[in-house]
Amino acid sequence: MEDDRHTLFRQDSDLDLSFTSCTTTTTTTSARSSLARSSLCLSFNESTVGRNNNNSSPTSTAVPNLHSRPHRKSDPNWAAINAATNLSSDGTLHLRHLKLVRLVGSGNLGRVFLCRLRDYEHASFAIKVVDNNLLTSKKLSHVQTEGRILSSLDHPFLPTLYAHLEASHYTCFLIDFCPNGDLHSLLRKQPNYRLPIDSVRFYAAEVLVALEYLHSLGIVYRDLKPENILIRDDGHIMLSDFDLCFSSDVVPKLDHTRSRKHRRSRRRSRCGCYGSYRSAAAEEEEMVTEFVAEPTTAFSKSCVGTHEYLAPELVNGSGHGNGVDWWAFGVLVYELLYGRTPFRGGSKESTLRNIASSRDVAFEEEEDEILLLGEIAGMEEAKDLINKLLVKDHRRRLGCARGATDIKRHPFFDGIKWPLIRTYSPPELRGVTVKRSGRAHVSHVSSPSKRRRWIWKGLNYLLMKSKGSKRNLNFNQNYYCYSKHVV
Ligand SMILES: Nc1ncnc2c1ncn2[C@@H]1O[C@H](COP(=O)(O)OP(=O)(O)OP(=O)(O)O)[C@@H](O)[C@H]1O
Repeated sequence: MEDDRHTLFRQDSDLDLSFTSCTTTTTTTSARSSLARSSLCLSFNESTVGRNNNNSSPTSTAVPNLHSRPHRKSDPNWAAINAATNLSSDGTLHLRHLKLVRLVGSGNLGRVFLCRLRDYEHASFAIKVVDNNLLTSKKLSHVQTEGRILSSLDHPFLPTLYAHLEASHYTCFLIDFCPNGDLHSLLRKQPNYRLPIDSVRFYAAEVLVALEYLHSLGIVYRDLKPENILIRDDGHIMLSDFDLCFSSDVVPKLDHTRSRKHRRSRRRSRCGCYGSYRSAAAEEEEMVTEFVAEPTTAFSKSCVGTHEYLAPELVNGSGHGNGVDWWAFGVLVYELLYGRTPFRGGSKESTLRNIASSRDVAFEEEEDEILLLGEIAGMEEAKDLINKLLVKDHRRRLGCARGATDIKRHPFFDGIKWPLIRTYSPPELRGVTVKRSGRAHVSHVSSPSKRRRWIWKGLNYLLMKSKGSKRNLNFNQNYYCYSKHVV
């Protein structure tokens, strides 16, 4: 991007997408690093289509009225989009309303740019631009899948599709811009490519909630990896890249299960020479009713994903379902903790052999010591979680039967108040600049020893909220409404 001006699109009346690379920007996005692992998609008889697409009339597909939903009403991005479309002669958003600022990344399907609305500079967006003429029919179907999935999402840890534009042979998706880059680049900036365990817990919990939402819509993601986890300006995550997803039916149900509950009882016991009261933990069983919406009947035979993250059933080609995401979730937690994936071999083939073999996941004890330098709290729980997720037989894998509901209960996530997850303050890590919005944050998801502090902050927040504190009503409106409905 040496030149001042670049022209991306063929010039016609609606395609004025020239942009200046010297436009002021203080953001620090890094394009995907060259070490990023690309997704694979095995298919046969691919052919390139659409070289001479004559459909040059630009169209803007109205995205389902997300902005009219109560929790979107005061979203500044929607306000800017609404203002721009209200002024547009035909009431829709066009490419001419957008000003490209700079390229932020590129992938298999297209390129992603930071862009702004011409008359509303304060609102930043990312636009994913796909040149349909360069794609095979298989990849074009992935673009369609991505558009379809994006238009169905409405979740704080997933992108909002502000507009889907078709212009000439380009398909463009206008989504949220994430200035902190992706988790893979972030890992590369940390000592030994590893995150402290509290940060692992924070990102894993947010990814889990995003996957839970996708699965409840019947969507199996199939491409979980740090490269596809972007960091928003507020430090929270946004899962991206939905071209490899597949959809299936899901039947939500209320599950009644027995759960062991720890009860602290106070009983008199002889303790030392003072015969004082002592608390004793007692366990009792209780019936709990839980909402479960997991696409357990999802089934696909195509082999897609990223080598190091492929589940054994994907490698074997025997057909797979929802379980591939829970396997990949285990690989992700491992990679964030250890700086490498658990089955990685010297080549892609040996990685696949390791995954398909009966070899269990291995943890190197000496690495634990180097790893946490005293921050051992939570490490045993993390390993146990990984062991339960990286079970080669998907029928016995944690999450496969009841989805995130079971994973959220694992001791690694003990103490997390799931409905409040959006208020936890993100970890302060090298390479992340978090925009503080005056929002009430709960100290980030921490190990049991540090947990008391954020529980108090959470309580404080609830108390202030119930008193109708103005300060709280001013923070990110997306969250306020989100939590208001969930809590
Ligand atoms: N919303 C966003 N905000 C900031 N950067 C983004 C955004 N979306 C994508 N990027 C950057 O652009 C890169 C490519 O985007 P994306 O993965 O969506 O493209 P793709 O063509 O689908 O790639 P893939 O090869 O993974 O299928 C990402 O790695 C990321 O660095």
